[in-house]
Amino acid sequence: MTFEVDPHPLAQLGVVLVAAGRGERLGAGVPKAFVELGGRTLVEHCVETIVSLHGGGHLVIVVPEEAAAATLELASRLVPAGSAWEVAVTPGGRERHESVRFGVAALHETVDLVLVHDAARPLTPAALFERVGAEVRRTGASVIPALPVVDTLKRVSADRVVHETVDRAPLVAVQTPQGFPREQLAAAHDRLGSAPAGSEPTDDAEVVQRAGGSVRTVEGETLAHKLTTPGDLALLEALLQALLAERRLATTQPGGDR
Ligand SMILES: Nc1ccn([C@@H]2O[C@H](COP(=O)(O)OP(=O)(O)OP(=O)(O)O)[C@@H](O)[C@H]2O)c(=O)n1
Ligand SMILES: C[C@](O)(CO)[C@H](O)COP(=O)(O)O
Repeated sequence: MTFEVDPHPLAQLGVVLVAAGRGERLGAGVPKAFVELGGRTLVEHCVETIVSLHGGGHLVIVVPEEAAAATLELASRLVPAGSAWEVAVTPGGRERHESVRFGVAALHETVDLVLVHDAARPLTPAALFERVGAEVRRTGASVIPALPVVDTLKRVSADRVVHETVDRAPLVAVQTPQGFPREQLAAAHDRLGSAPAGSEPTDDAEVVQRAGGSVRTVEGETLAHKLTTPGDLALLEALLQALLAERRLATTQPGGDR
């Protein structure tokens, strides 16, 4: 009899949920992670999904300092009784990469696999967290979700004149959660330090690549759409209504989840 040995036995899951941004492009008057979608904040949507992941883990939510106490209370209420999830909250930094670094530092020492997720992607399904985590475990590499680019791409100048069409075949749009062996992610963020203004990395895959690491992709999800501008809010509301209708239908079907 032969046994398959997992070459990368990353066992202890940690999730860093970054929610400390100001949401300037949305302009809602409150930090974006605390905007409501269908009566619940973006942070609540994300926490609910994360604490539903099998096996449990350590969730660190990174928020503006003044929101820390309220967020911890809110999030703790969402952890089901008897769950193997533990929740903590830590203050964020001025840039996203700083918030991630603080979040990773706040994870329990035993955590060896980290998923970094934007609170700004509130409808991201649990299946995407599982897919990214499974690929990190399978390969021992850093893994990000990606979707093909569907629009024709043009390079334009500041005065809006089109210069050329860009080949989209090798391009993808990337999402979160992004998954990493903890050592690789922490070392890459330590090496980055405070990037000079204007050259800040916009995702963690770039932080890892700047440190010389390689990154793989898995299929992303339309539902992982990011709330960036007011138009995204309308789109996410519509997606949420469609999801809720689908769930209602599933519970009323014969043999459905009653
Ligand atoms: N200093 C920062 C900046 C961003 N984020 C988080 O990173 C995610 C993605 O960032 P983005 O969509 O750019 O959010 P904001 O920075 O809030 O938006 P804006 O750039 O429009 O101000 C969000 O969940 C945001 O809360 C963070 O934790 N800390
Ligand atoms: C991390 C991210 O969501 C991946 O697409 C994205 O890079 C965040 O970028 P933003 O410009 O800070 O919104």
